[in-house]
Amino acid sequence: MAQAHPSLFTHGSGADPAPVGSQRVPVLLPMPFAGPFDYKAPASMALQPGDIVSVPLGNRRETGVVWDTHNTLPPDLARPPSGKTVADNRLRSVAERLELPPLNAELRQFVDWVAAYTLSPPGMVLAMTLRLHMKGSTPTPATGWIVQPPPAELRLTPARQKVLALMADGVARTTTDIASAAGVSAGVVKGLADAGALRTILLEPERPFAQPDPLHHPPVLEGAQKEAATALRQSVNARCFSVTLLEGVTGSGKTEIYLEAIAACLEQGQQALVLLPEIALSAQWMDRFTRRFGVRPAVWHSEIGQKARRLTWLGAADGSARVVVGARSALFLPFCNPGLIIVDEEHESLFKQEEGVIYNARDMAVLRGRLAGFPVVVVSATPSLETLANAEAGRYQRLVLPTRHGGASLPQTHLLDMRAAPPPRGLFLSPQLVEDIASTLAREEQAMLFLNRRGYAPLTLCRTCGHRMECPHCTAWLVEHRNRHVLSCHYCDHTEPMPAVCPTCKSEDSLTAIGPGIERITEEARQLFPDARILVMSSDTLGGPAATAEAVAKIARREVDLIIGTQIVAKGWHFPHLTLVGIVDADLGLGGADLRAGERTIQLLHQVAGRAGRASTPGRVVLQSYTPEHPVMQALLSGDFDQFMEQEAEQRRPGFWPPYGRLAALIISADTPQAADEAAAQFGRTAPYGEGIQVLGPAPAPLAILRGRHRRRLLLRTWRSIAVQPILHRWLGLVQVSRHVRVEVDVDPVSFL
Ligand SMILES: Nc1ncnc2c1ncn2[C@@H]1O[C@H](COP(=O)(O)OP(=O)(O)OP(=O)(O)O)[C@@H](O)[C@H]1O
Ligand SMILES: [Zn+2]
Repeated sequence: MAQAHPSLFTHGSGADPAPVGSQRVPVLLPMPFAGPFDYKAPASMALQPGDIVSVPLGNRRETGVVWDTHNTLPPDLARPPSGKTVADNRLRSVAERLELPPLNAELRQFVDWVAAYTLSPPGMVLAMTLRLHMKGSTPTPATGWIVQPPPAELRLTPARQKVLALMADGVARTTTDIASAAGVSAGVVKGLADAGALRTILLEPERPFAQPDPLHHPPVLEGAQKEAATALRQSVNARCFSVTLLEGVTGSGKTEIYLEAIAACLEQGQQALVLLPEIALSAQWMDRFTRRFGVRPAVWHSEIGQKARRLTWLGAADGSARVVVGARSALFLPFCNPGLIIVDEEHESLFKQEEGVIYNARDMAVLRGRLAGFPVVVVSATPSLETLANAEAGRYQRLVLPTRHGGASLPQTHLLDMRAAPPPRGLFLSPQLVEDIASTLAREEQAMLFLNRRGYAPLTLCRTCGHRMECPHCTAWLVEHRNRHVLSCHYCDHTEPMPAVCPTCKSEDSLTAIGPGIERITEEARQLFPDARILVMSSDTLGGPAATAEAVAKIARREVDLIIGTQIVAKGWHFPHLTLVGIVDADLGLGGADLRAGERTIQLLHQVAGRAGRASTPGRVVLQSYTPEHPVMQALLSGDFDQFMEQEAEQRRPGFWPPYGRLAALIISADTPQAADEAAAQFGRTAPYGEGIQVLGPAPAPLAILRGRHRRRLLLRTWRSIAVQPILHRWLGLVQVSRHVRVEVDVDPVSFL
C-alpha cells in the first residue's frame, strides 16, 4: 500500500541513518496523496496502526495516522498498486506520537473503503476524520500521577507516607490535587516521582457529556408503533449488521420509535449516531431528545466551534459521548463502541456531499455498519427508490407505521388547476387558495405557503430588448433580492446592485421581474392579508440555528398566522395549530432531465404537506399546478406514494437506471471551453465498453459554466452486477489531462447539473 516519497518530501534535514531497532511504518496524511508514506520510528516508540503521529513532510510537520500494512479492501475496490518502496536509509523519522486516542481498525478500514468506493485519495477521507483540533496546536492534555511499586531503597518520610496512603486507591491525580488532599507541598510529590514511586499518566479528558437515561421518559406505544419499536430493539440487541427501513406517514411517530432503538443501544452500553440532513434546523428534535432522555445529545456539524468539535471528537473516541446527532460529516467520528446509526429523512439529497470527497452519507452509514457489525436504521415517510428496492430484495427489513399518532388524520389534498383558475395578472396566488387562507386565518388557525425559491424573482428581463440578467461566472440567471436591492447568483458568490437601466439597450424602467420567489409571495400576501402576522422562513431570513429556533418557538406560541418559506419549512416540524399548507408552484422541480425529478418532487411536497393538521384539527393541502395530470400531482392527490414509486421503478428498470443499474459521472472542468472540450473528447475516445457497460456523453453540463469553469459531463452506466470502480480506475488511467483540467468522479450521482 505504501508508496514512495516523491523527492520533494525527502529534502530538508535529509534522511537520518536508520538506527538499529527502528521500525518502518506507513503513515497516512490527511492530504490528497495516493496512499500512505513510509516513515521510520524508534522501536521504543512501539507504534501501532491507528496511532496519531506527527511527521516531517518537506520542511513542515504534519499530523497523520499510522496505517495498516495489509490491504483491507475487497478485490472490486482495490486500487492499482502505486509507487515503489523507499530504501530504509532514506526514510525520515516519525517526530512524535500524539497523546490522542488511536483510530481503531474498524474506522481505518472504513476510511479505506470510502476512499476506494468514491475513488478519492484515502488521505482526503482521513481528513474528514481528523478534522478537529489538528490544525494549529495540538492540545496538551492534563497529566497526573499514579502509584507504582516503589523501589526498595525508597526513603519514607511522614509526608511521603501520607501521599502514598492517598494514592493507594490507584486513582490518578494532579500534583495540585495530591498536595491539597494529602496536606503536603508540591515538592513532596515531585520527590516521590523522582524516586520512582509515582509515574505520570494522562488524565481522563474532560467529560462534558451528561449521560442520557434510557428510562427517563419512555413513551406509551401501541399497535404498529409498539411492533416497530420492538423490532428495532431486537435489531439493536442482536449486535450485528442489519439495515431496517422505518417508513411511516408524516406524524406517525417515526422519531419517537427510533428514539426507542437509541434507548436499547444505551441500555447495552453502546454509542448511537443520528444523522439529520440539516442539523441547524433541529431545535425541536433536540427538545424531543431531551424530553425522552433527560439530557441533550452531543452535537456535530461544521458550525459548532473548535472547542465543541474537539470535545465531541474525544467524547466519541472515549465513549463518553453516548449519543451524537450530526450532519453527514459526523459519520467520520472515531466512535469507540458504536451500536447504531439512524439516518433520518434518508431520501434527502443533502446527505450527498457534492464537493471534495463526493459521497452519500446514507450509503456510507450502511457501509460503516456492515464493516463494524452494527445495525443501521434509515427513516422516511417517502423512502428513496434505492432503499425501497433494497427492502423489496430482502436486503433491508421494512417496518411501516401506516397512520398518524393520536388519531390525527392525514391532510386532505386539493389540486388547483391553474389553467382553469389562474391568479390575477402579475400575481401568483389563485383566488381559491386566497380564500382558503382567509378562512383558515378567520378560524385563528395557522397557514403556510411553500415555494422552494429564495429571493424576489428568479429572472430579470428587459421588456425592450429581451436581455436576461445572467451571472458573469455561471450559466445561471441572477435572482433578484429586492430587500437588499441586489441581483445575486445562487451558484456562486456573485452579487451586483440592481441596475437602473438595461445593460444592453440602456432603456430605463424596462427591467422586469419574471416569476416569483418567496419575497414576492410575501409582498402579495401582505397586500391580501394586511392584518396577518407573517413570518418568512428561508436561509436569507433565518441567520442560523438560534434564529430558526426562535422562529419555531414563535409559531408554537401562536404569535404567527401565516408562514411563508422555502424548503426549510418542510423539515420535520411539528406545528399543532397549522392546518393549511399552500404549495405555490407544485410543478417547480419537474422540469429538466433529472432522473429523480419526479421522485424528489413528491418527496419534498409530501413532506411539506405533512406539516398540516398534525394535532386534533384536520389539515388541508392546496397544490397549485399547471400540469395537474402529471403522475406526481395525481399521486399527491391520491396519497398513494407506493404506487407512484412502483411506476418509477417500472420506468427505470428496462434502461438499467438506478437502483437497477449503476451510475458514475465524470465532471471535467477547465478555464476555457477548448480545454474542457479537449479533455472531455479524450475521455470520450477512451470510454469503456462491453456488455452491460455504456457511456453517455461527453456533453456540456447543464451548468455549463460554474464559477468561471467550463464543465463537461460523461455518465457511465452499468448493470447492477458490474462494479464501476475498476472500470473507472482503468479509464482514468488511460487519459493524461493537463494540470489546468480538473476531473471529478461522482459515484452514484444525485445531482446531474
Ligand atoms: N407514542 C407516542 N406517545 C406520545 N406522543 C407521541 C407518540 N408517538 C408520536 N407522538 C407525538 O406525535 C407527534 C408526531 O410524531 P413524530 O414527530 O415522531 O412523527 P414523525 O413520523 O417523525 O413525523 P414527520 O415524518 O412528519 O417528521 C410528535 O409530537 C410526537 O411527540
Ligand atoms: Zn454565478
